[in-house]
Amino acid sequence: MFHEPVVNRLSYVFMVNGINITRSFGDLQVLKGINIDIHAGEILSIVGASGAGKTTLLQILGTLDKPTGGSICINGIDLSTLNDRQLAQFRNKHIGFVFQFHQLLPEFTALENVMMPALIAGTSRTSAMARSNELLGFLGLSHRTHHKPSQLSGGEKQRVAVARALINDPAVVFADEPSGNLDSHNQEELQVLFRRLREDFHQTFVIVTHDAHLATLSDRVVHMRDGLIVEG
Ligand SMILES: Nc1ncnc2c1ncn2[C@@H]1O[C@H](COP(=O)(O)OP(=O)(O)OP(=O)(O)O)[C@@H](O)[C@H]1O
Repeated sequence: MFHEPVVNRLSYVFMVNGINITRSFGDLQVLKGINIDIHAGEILSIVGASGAGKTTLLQILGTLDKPTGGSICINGIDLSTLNDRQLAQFRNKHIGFVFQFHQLLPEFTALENVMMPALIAGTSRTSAMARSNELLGFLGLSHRTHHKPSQLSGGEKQRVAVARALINDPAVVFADEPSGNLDSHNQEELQVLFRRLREDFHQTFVIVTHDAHLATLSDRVVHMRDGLIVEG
């Protein structure tokens, strides 16, 4: 089981706390010293021109990539103190992801896709199924639980991906262009959904988006340019 080794008390004020994050790929410095604090229950959007470093930052904050320099605390845990196995456990338990392309497993039903991270975290099958059904119901998908991704619409698939991201009650959900592949009706639904989840469950979201409307519905918008936060 994952034991939380180092707790940074100061960072409890923030759900996510990044200090002077840098990331280079060879000679290319993509992140040039990012300082970012994200509060519990906040919906934060990250916007900026293509190539500004938004996805790179999201991947690093989400523990999918490691920074070249700087430090990150999530939910009071300093990520640099975790080895790879602990990091993977931490990610599964405390972080949810929603991507532009939902990345559901095609051979499993909606219900099974949502249950998966809970089963990996060691939750019993009965509890995982109960919670998955509850979430799918909350997202208006009770009638689609036994469908496979290929039998679902784009908006439904994305809502299943949101349910999967929420199954372990994560500290924070990172979403990379979550509405990028949806039509305007489903984009609107997703925006409403994020706000409901924030209001009903105090869920924290960090969203990279080109969708100006989604950004304006956030509590805060952070603008990136050329590897730096220039506003927000
Ligand atoms: N693995 C990598 N190796 C080399 N360069 C990379 C790698 N990942 C990203 N980059 C470069 O880092 C820069 C920032 O990329 P990133 O995907 O973070 O930008 P972005 O702001 O999310 O852009 P977009 O809005 O187009 O998705 C780009 O110049 C990109 O080519």
